[in-house]
Amino acid sequence: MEVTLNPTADIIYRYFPKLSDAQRRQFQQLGELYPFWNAQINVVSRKDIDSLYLHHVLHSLGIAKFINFVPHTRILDVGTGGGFPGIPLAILFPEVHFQLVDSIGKKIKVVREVAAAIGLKNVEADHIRAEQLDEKYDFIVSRAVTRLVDFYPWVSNKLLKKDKNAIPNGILYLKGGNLTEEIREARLKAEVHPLSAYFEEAFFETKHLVYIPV
Ligand SMILES: C[S@@+](CC[C@H](N)C(=O)[O-])C[C@H]1O[C@@H](n2cnc3c(N)ncnc32)[C@H](O)[C@@H]1O
Repeated sequence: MEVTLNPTADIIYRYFPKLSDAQRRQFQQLGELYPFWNAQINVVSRKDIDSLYLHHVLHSLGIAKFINFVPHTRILDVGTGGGFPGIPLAILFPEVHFQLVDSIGKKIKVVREVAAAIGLKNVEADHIRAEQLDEKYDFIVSRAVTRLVDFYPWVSNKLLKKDKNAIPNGILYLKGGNLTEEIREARLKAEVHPLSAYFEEAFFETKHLVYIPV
């Protein structure tokens, strides 16, 4: 299946101009790999695949506009699907370790194939439910998995490091919908950051990053 991507990877370079040649190559490769794999295993809505760079890659990188992950930190991506936001973030932060998990095995197959094809050494992908994890992470990232009231108990106290001397740890959740209501319902102390502050495309007008510090 031939897919013409619009916009192209250039939109990533516009907002992240300091990428190395290797990183640019990796972002470029996503534009062939995702349409190829998505035709076999649905990880991105089929009608959305031609907006891969804007709706999925750049959206995932909204987290990187908000926070700069320090080398050697450990990040967990819960419900990564085909690798969002984990894969774009792993390209951007090659010295940070990313564990990407999903409860559907065939989606994890796509993540592994894409990570291997672009030579990502800092990504581990596991077919496991979030509730079954028992390691500790500096940050948990996630996009569009479920309501915060359901999501938060899977991850909060159990999976996040609590080191008072370290940089603040927490959850970084890319989410649409009525966030005020969701945050109230989950009884969370959360900050909501509009992604339109970082990106000028109309797509981001309704997109937010929820930061829940621990
Ligand atoms: C709407 S998709 C979003 C996928 C990806 N984060 C993205 O933005 O493209 C939600 C994903 O969460 C996964 N998921 C749902 N509940 C989960 C759980 N308890 N543990 C791990 N993954 C889960 C689903 O299998 C699905 O792939």
